[in-house]
Amino acid sequence: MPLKGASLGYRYSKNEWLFREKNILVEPGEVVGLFGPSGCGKSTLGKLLSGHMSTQEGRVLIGGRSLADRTFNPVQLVLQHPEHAVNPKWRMRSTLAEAGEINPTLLDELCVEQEWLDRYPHELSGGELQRICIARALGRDTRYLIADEMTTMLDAITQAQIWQAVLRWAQANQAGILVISHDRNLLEKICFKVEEWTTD
Ligand SMILES: Nc1ncnc2c1ncn2[C@@H]1O[C@H](COP(=O)(O)OP(=O)(O)OP(=O)(O)O)[C@@H](O)[C@H]1O
Repeated sequence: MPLKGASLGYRYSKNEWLFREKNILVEPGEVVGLFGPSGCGKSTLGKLLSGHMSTQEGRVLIGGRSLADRTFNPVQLVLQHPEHAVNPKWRMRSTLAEAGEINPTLLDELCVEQEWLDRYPHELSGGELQRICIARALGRDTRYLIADEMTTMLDAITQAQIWQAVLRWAQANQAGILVISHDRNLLEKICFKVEEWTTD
């Protein structure tokens, strides 16, 4: 069941079209990079593919069916700033529970300490919070991850640790990943192929 963005077009209010006729394909188990100049629309595309924003032109399909036809969202989006993605009034255990049952091995591989789960978001570092957001995104029903500058704010060791765990999860579950990043080294290291965003 590939994730397909077909002939996508998007414009913010009455602005010019940011892009039109944009196509993207991620196959199960595939890691695809997306590289392009700042402001070209990569994050917007990520939000369309994950159903965080509605399409204006074109369609997002998984195995030929639209995201809206499903009871769960199999395409999870993780952004750069985890503090915007969690409820500040919830302890991490409740945040994590949003994804249903989480595989304890995954938490171990992401180096999430049990003690963090009793804390509130402001009691964790950005990197610790991001690991929990990633664990939440990799729930049982997730088929695709859109990683939009997901590890940009982290040090090199943490970044490597996280990607190792995420790539292992993807391989074990035959899940696909779209990696949006300005870090060409990272993309070349982890992706099967890198799509260059071209403004036609
Ligand atoms: N909510 C919004 N309202 C109006 N314009 C927006 C909105 N969100 C983004 N934009 C504009 O749309 C364009 C594309 O933004 P987007 O975040 O998708 O680009 P990007 O390629 O991910 O950029 P970067 O690499 O800098 O993160 C930018 O010019 C941005 O200013």
